[in-house]
Amino acid sequence: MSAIRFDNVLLRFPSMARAAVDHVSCEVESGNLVVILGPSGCGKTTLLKMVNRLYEPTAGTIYLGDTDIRQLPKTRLRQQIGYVIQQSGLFPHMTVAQNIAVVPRLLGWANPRIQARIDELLDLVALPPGEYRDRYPAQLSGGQQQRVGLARALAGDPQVMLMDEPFGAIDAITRATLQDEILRLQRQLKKTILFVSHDVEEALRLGDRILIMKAGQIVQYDTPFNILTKPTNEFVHDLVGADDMVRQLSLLRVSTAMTRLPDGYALNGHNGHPTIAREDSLRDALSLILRTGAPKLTVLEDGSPVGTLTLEHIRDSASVGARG
Ligand SMILES: Nc1ncnc2c1ncn2[C@@H]1O[C@H](COP(=O)(O)OP(=O)(O)OP(=O)(O)O)[C@@H](O)[C@H]1O
Repeated sequence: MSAIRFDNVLLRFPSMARAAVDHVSCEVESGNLVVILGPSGCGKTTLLKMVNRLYEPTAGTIYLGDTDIRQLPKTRLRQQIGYVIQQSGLFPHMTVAQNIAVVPRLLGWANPRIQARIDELLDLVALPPGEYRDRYPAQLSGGQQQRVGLARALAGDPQVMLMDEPFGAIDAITRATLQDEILRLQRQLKKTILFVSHDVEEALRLGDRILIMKAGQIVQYDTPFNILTKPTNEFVHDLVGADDMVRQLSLLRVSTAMTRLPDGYALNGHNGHPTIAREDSLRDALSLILRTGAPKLTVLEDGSPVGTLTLEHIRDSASVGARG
């Protein structure tokens, strides 16, 4: 079932000649992380801000589950949606703990529950509570501030998260670490996430699906695998650099190309095949196959076999998108 649905959504700012978001229709499945990708000014942030009603569409309807979001009071809607923005948006005069407690307090939770939640969330985002609880935002690095911003957005346990270039102002190394954390958290929490980015590699790495926009419209909405291997037009092809095979392999996760094992299917001792994690890249998989000479890899998720991967899988994914 879809968690968020855009039905013919249009937003025209009075000062603009064209619509900022132009007849967008799409569905985001529950538990999926969808990256909204596209050049500056294409309408990514505007689309996101309509979901928590920071902007109202000029026409069209947005549904959260089955509910038209206009039927929900804004405060209640926003309590159901976590929101993370680029500069963390933490309240500077509040400690880390107080920042995280904002939504639970609004929800009227009892104090012991709030305190336990703060510790739980700080552990979740890998900031030991003993060390970080009582610090002020100015006493944190940019990456740590984003982690607290994420913890704060998760505090009321919303099913939907909106993330607007959350790692945009973070250096490349910390950014990669935070991306890993998001993938880990997402495996654990299975939220529905809309994630704005203008970074192609981030989108390919994080997205279950990628929604590519240009001038307010959707150009392609598909899995990273299909975006790279079957770009709908030149714009998408050039945006994602679909010609570069080695790059493709290093950006695509094993899970995008593997054959899934049927549910409940037990592999006996991995059948002797070398193993690889589903989050690893196809490039890692290729080097493992070449190094070991194995015909097949067993793909693991949290230590359990979930799929198999062969050279053919990798060859298919690398060759479809390349032209000439
Ligand atoms: N409050 C506003 N009033 C008028 N025009 C706006 C407003 N907000 C955004 N726009 C315009 O709408 C268009 C889409 O803006 P938006 O911020 O959604 O783009 P974006 O894809 O998120 O860009 P970026 O990657 O640069 O953040 C732009 O042309 C922008 O100038």
